[in-house]
Amino acid sequence: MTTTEPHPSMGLDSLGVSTSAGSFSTEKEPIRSLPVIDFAHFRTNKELCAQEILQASQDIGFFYLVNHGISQELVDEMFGYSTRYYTKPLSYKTAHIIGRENYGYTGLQDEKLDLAHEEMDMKECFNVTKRSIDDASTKSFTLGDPAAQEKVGDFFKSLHELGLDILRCFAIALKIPEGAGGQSYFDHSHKWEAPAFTTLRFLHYPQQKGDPRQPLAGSHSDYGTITLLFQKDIPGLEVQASRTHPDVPWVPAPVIPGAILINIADHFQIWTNGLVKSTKHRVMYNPLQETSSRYSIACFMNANNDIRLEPIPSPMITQEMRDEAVEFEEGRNMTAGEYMKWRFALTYKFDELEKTQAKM
Ligand SMILES: O=C(O)CCC(=O)C(=O)O
Ligand SMILES: [Fe+2]
Repeated sequence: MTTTEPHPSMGLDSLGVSTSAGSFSTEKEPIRSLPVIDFAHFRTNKELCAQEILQASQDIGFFYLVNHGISQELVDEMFGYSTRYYTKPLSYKTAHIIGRENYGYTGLQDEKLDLAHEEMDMKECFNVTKRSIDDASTKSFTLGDPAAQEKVGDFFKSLHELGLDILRCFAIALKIPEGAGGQSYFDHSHKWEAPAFTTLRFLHYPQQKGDPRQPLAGSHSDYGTITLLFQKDIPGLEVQASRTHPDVPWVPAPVIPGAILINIADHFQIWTNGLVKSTKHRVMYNPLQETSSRYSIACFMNANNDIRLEPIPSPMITQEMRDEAVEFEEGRNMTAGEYMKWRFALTYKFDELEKTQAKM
């Protein structure tokens, strides 16, 4: 495992972030950069790869993955579809506006990721879910090109497969007993065929004049199991190294060409009584956006809707940890699907979106 400083093409000034020293722990050095993990080890030394992934997830909950097997050509094609789609007028995009099932389009200022923040997010998004891959909304995203629509589906499935391999690493490192499924433990709770809010999201932060101190996507944790994120050209993503000390410095998550940024999300944090961290992150305005759009693609991997948020059977996850992690108790009574619906309802103004849809 190595760690990365921000990519040389982007100065810290242009990121608009503070890198001043500060620590969220008195015992540990402050984290100033995110680890990079070589996933080629998954084939040659699974145990090592699993340990690296767990360590990064315990420390900061974010890591870059290189040699992950997703072809760059395919990723570039996906960004190409996204760029093409976002040139369309608003009336084209709002024909498939997002609903409670979480697929379709959300416009600028439709979503607020940071509930404590006054402003709405300055991004627009298009979501594809497992059940919407073949439908009219995804057809509109690919501008009616059937080959492109199929490719989006294939890309989504290959990210799900990669996500399962990453979860197999967690199962190994967390020493899930053979009797409970061993390294395949998470396969059962993350079945491609099962109903779940697993989502492929194409994000666009349009060219705009902004303030480097203002987020374009507010501070939030992701809701599901893990997120796989592709960034392109323009930096801005930042990660907060501690969930318990809100005043620690933000760590930049620069664009590393060819790497996928992985992060732990809420369900996983709850299943492990907080052993792995669902870390807050945000996207800040970058001056490069005065002349260019920022694009990113996120795959939110979620558990099957009926999976409960109870601790997983690992000897490393103890009752004592559960007793300390009282803030997760609210989630414990929910299934993964219920938790997602609860978080979506807080994030979107569904009533207003439904009124817009009704007027169409
Ligand atoms: O656009 C990005 O780089 C990150 C977006 C994000 O964190 C999210 O949609 O949950
Ligand atoms: Fe996020």
